[in-house]
Amino acid sequence: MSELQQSVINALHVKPEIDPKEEIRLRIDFMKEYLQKFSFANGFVLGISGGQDSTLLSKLAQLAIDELNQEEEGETYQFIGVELPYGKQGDADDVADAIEFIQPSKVLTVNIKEAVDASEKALRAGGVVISDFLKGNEKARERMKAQYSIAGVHNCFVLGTDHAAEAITGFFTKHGDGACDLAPLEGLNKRQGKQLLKALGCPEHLYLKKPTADLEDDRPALADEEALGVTYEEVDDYLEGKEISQEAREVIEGHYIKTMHKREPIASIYNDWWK
Ligand SMILES: Nc1ncnc2c1ncn2[C@@H]1O[C@H](COP(=O)(O)OP(=O)(O)OC[C@H]2O[C@@H]([n+]3cccc(C(=O)O)c3)[C@H](O)[C@@H]2O)[C@@H](O)[C@H]1O
Ligand SMILES: Nc1ncnc2c1ncn2[C@@H]1O[C@H](COP(=O)(O)OP(=O)(O)OP(=O)(O)O)[C@@H](O)[C@H]1O
Ligand SMILES: [Mg+2]
Repeated sequence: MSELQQSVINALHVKPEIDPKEEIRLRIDFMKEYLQKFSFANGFVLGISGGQDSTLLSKLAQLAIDELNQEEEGETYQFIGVELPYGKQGDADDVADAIEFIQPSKVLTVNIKEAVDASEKALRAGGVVISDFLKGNEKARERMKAQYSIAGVHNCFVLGTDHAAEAITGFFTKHGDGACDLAPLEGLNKRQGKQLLKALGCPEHLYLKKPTADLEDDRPALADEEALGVTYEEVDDYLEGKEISQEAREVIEGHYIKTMHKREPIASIYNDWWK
């Protein structure tokens, strides 16, 4: 293994093998402990997209909430799952199936289309025309805004689904889906996330479907693997310290280096990661 591969694995805390039950417990306990430490807060908020990551984290969050309510013999704590479609969502059936599996304390729906379109229009009026790609980032940031407003109203924390297979390529919108209060999935790669969902009894189609950011109007449900130019199998192997093709390694390491600014503290005169 190269020095870079080893340092990436260390930085992202990936284990070559996991015990799914142990990982589930570790992450539920983290969320419970955090809520108990900051006792003004009484729950979590997360967007439910119908994809693998939000299904996993929402389920873990709901289990944490259920345990806390049971232990304290009350109904103080809640998990708020949020449907955040842009107009009509292509995989709305998967969102419904995910909600059925998660059984959130509360489900809210905020359609982000009007806000995103208004933002695009206001920029245009100011002489700034954004591409469809940049509009995709606006969708991710609008979802972040909605989740923080909901968290503010309900005294909750915003969860983030960032995990090692996403962090390594920086495949998230800075201050969009990358913004959160807690990131309980850190350290897991994509196939380990699947293992956890399987252990939790999740319907297979929710974790076997192709991961997609689904942010672009012109390329709906574009597969992450197509956008990244590398497969999650390759990314996961790399993160587990395995040998992969030279071509895939170069793509992954290229993304990693280019997106360093998304994983490090904001550049200032008091840090030097950027030098
Ligand atoms: N070296 C540097 N130091 C400090 N800041 C730097 C920088 N390079 C760029 N930047 C800043 O970062 C900005 C670019 O970053 P950002 O705005 O995030 O945008 P960018 O990384 O260009 O795009 C986000 C990517 O993440 C994907 N994504 C987004 C959301 C969700 C998901 C998903 O899987 O669900 C995937 C999306 O499809 C797209 O490929 C630049 O405009 C600049 O402001
Ligand atoms: N349409 C949506 N409705 C609600 N939340 C969304 C939506 N799209 C994205 N999100 C939020 O943004 C996060 C990042 O999206 P991402 O695509 O990485 O994860 P995912 O959809 O849960 O899983 P997958 O990677 O398998 O597609 C999601 O976990 C979810 O919390
Ligand atoms: Mg998705």
